[in-house]
Amino acid sequence: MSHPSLVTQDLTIRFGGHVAVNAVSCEFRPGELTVIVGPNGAGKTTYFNLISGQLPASAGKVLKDGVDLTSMAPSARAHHGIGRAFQLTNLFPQLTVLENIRLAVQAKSGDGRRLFRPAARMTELTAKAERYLEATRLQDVSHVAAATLPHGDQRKLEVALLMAMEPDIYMFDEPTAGMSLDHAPDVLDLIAEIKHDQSKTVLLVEHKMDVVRALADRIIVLHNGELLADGPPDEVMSSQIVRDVYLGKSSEVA
Ligand SMILES: Nc1ncnc2c1ncn2[C@@H]1O[C@H](COP(=O)(O)OP(=O)(O)OP(=O)(O)O)[C@@H](O)[C@H]1O
Repeated sequence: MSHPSLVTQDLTIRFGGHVAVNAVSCEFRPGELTVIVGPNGAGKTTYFNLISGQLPASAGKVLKDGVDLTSMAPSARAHHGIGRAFQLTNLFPQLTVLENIRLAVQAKSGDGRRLFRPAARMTELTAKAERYLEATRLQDVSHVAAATLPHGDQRKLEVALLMAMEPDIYMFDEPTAGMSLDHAPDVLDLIAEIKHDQSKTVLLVEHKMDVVRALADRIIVLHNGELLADGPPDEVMSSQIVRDVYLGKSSEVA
């Protein structure tokens, strides 16, 4: 078994007297897609926020390849390979899809974000950007302004920008939320492709059980901020304790 790329150790956050994430210890490995499930308010998004740095931990640690990220800002964590889809505040709405991806490629390559570069360098960056454009099946809208994209394509652009950052850890929080049925499979295919890259670790928060079944190598269940179960999908979803937590929603997990 490969070494864990991401580890949370007793990760905890308290909001006043409320413990939203309570001493969650978990290891995540390259080549593995873990889906985080749990009822509303279980602490899933908060756990993500603690990993990506949007929220400071009250206790515990976040380690990436053994490096302690716990006190780092989100941007520093991104530099260490933590990639979260919604971190993409770097979108330029008036620029085209291709220009946005190229700027993300430039930013990653250390070239900064200036639009104008020597021609040869531009060609190289554009070629790379076009690869992400193709990977995310956005070729048809490559010259469309990002702001005017339909919702489904915007979500794909988020994935393209995330890929351009070349993170080791991909974090998706309900990636198909609000998407039409015809767009959702594209995004799920993309996530499946990322997971097939054995060097990447994928974490996914998801409510839709068909998505969970299609993608999960492993499921962890959070409940009241605590890690309730962790294991292979069939084992976790058929366990009595998980069924009890979802009581009243048993058809979803069945
Ligand atoms: N900034 C905050 N201040 C106070 N309480 C918070 C804050 N963020 C989250 N919480 C609380 O922490 C708990 C966990 O919330 P969280 O959003 O992580 O749950 P979730 O499992 O992602 O739920 P959902 O599936 O509904 O998105 C909730 O009780 C929520 O009200």
